[in-house]
Amino acid sequence: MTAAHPSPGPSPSSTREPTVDDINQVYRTVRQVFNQTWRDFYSWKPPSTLPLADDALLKSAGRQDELQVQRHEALGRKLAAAVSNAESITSIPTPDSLGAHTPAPVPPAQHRRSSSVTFSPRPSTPSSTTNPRMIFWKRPPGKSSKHLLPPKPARPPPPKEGSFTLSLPPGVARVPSYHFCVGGTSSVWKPELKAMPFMPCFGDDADFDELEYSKKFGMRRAFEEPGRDADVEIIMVETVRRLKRTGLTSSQIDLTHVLPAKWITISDADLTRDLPRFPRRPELDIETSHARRKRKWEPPLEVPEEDPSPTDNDDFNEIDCARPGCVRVGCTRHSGMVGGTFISRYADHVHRDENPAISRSTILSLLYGPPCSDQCQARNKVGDLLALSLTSQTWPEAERAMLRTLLVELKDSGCTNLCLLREAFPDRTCLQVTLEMLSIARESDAESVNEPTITATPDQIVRPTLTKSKSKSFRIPIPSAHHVNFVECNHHGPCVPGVCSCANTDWPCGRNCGCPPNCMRRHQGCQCKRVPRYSSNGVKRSHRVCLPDKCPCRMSKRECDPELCGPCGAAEELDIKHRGDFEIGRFRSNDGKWESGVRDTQVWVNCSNVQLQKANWPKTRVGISPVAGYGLFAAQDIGAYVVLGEYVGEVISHLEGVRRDQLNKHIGRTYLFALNEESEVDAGSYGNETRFINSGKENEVNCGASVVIVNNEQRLYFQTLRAIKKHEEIRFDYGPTFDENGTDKAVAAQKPNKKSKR
Ligand SMILES: C[S@@+](CC[C@H](N)C(=O)[O-])C[C@H]1O[C@@H](n2cnc3c(N)ncnc32)[C@H](O)[C@@H]1O
Repeated sequence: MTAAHPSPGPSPSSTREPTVDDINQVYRTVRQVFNQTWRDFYSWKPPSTLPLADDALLKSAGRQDELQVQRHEALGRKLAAAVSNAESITSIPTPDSLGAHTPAPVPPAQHRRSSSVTFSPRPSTPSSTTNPRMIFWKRPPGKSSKHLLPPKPARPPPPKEGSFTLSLPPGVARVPSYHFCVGGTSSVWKPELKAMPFMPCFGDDADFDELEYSKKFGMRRAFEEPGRDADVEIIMVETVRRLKRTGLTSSQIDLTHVLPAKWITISDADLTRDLPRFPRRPELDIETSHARRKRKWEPPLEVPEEDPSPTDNDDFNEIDCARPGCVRVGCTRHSGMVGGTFISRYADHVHRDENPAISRSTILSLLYGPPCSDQCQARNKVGDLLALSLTSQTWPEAERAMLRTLLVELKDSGCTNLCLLREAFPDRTCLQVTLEMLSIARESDAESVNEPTITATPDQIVRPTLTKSKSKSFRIPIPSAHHVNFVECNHHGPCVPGVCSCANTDWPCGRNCGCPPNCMRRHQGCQCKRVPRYSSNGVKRSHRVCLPDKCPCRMSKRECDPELCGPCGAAEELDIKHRGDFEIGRFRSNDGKWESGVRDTQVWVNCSNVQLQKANWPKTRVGISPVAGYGLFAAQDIGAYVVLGEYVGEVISHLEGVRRDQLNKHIGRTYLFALNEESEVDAGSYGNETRFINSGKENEVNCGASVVIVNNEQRLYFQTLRAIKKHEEIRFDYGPTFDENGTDKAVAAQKPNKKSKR
């Protein structure tokens, strides 16, 4: 990792005017150093990957393992001793008794983020508690513990009952916290208005249109996103440090416009103290390399919050709103009074909660009113309307123009009540107005109503068919798991292909779509029934509810919707009412003591098709992997076909994924996961522990990945393919396109496993 040594720029003390050559020379220097620093940054790898990255280092791998094991055993003994010492102290000293200026104990942290965590003995901790911060890893196969471990010193005496014990199995290694990845429990939608946020590698890519890029970002060669990005800042600070060594001044550097605009703030305002150091050259000797990276912990600096511009605010709301199915009041993306979305979702919900006796259909009729007349469009089926519109007589041009204007106004006001249109045409029926509207849409007046035209012929019209018995069992074919994104529809008139974004892509309308709640294309949920957990004679039943071959939701690879699938107990299983409550119960009136209540799940067998919404995963740990870098390990025995977790990250377009791949080549690792034909999930800077699952082939594979639809949104999840033992590394097949250099993204299995318990 050597820094470039370009020729220095013109001397700042020089009095002559800089020539064009001088300016070009400065530009070349800044650019060269910036690119070199960028490369240096990403050529760094965590020490654990060294044995795999370089054959010459393979020999030292055993010794590194040994050292790590020794360090952790020593740490374990130290902690155990500290705990037993703490136990012998009868009164715990208070800060006051220690003096006002006694600092709080600070642990020997490896990284500033974890530095603020203090370890304190917890006297009430039950025995045999393992340190939750400890992370385990599995030995490379074929190496016995005798081979790796140094002779063990005599074991300390068994701890007294009730004391805090650290059970450190052989081969324990603490993994440093993984920097620069924001933890998340759900995927976030990344706004891409400002795609290409940071592109210092422009020189590497011959196809890259540098001028076009620069124009887009105010002639800056590197653009930055709002907010602080540690990687970018570390690289900028190091670049400036290297450039200043060549004799360039700040203003000369800035004139080149090569660095992101923010560099001056970062570099001059001493925000650098907050940043982790620019990584040094990796050392063979793990001890010295660790020692070098140690630095004194200081509390982070206060960074003043910037006033967000209106655009940033919009972006924030987009990011904040992770789900298309969001139900947060005030969310600009979902709750907006657009197209009746708000009314359909909340009013229905509130009515049901407050007046359980009123049925859903009664509420809908209250909200949207009965058909306006005998000749109301609402009396017709969607398919019939479209068919009729193809043969209906065209209106005179003046009336058509007026209807067009009204359609635009109706759309802008967010109203979906088509019957209102009739008021403007007293001589027409509601049905005639709707048919003319469909005819206008078909005849490509897309500009005025801002909608695509209808291209379907009568033969192509999709007529959703209701089964004779109940409208609830009506199902619309759903896309395969690898289809396009779902876009909530919001348009005039019925949901038909050409007008409705859902109908265009075969998705059923969701409960947050702008169409009326009685839309025939709307997903209806299932009618499976939950069962009591115990039979009348007290014997435990072993039923499962919403089985793979019976539940319509499950058969269409959807999770049950607690608002739509009434009787299956999805809402009860998710315990929506009591979410966040520690325990159900009450204070007894006679003695005021807390009495635990009975949870619904103890009495009923509820829906088993809400796993991603429930997010109750088996225990796993991140650890150093013999495969590559870090990996994910089972922290308990896990059965076969158990859902392990959801792959979360930024949901980005395929094109943005291609761009990020360019950068991943420099890092040597990728966290991109194809979600469907249009989108990818990138866990590079936002994700959870599933991003550490390494690839495997054939026998190495013990889990698979699939896509499930939750509230009309595709989500990725992992499921075990066989039973997995504690400490075993979790691995799945990234697919044929993955090469071991890690420059291609993973793809979820095309076909869901038949035996799947989902
Ligand atoms: C999703 S990450 C997995 C976690 C990664 N090992 C880490 O330390 O962050 C995917 C990257 O891990 C590495 N990787 C995963 N499986 C691998 C394998 N079987 N062989 C070599 N590298 C692998 C590649 O660099 C790949 O781009």
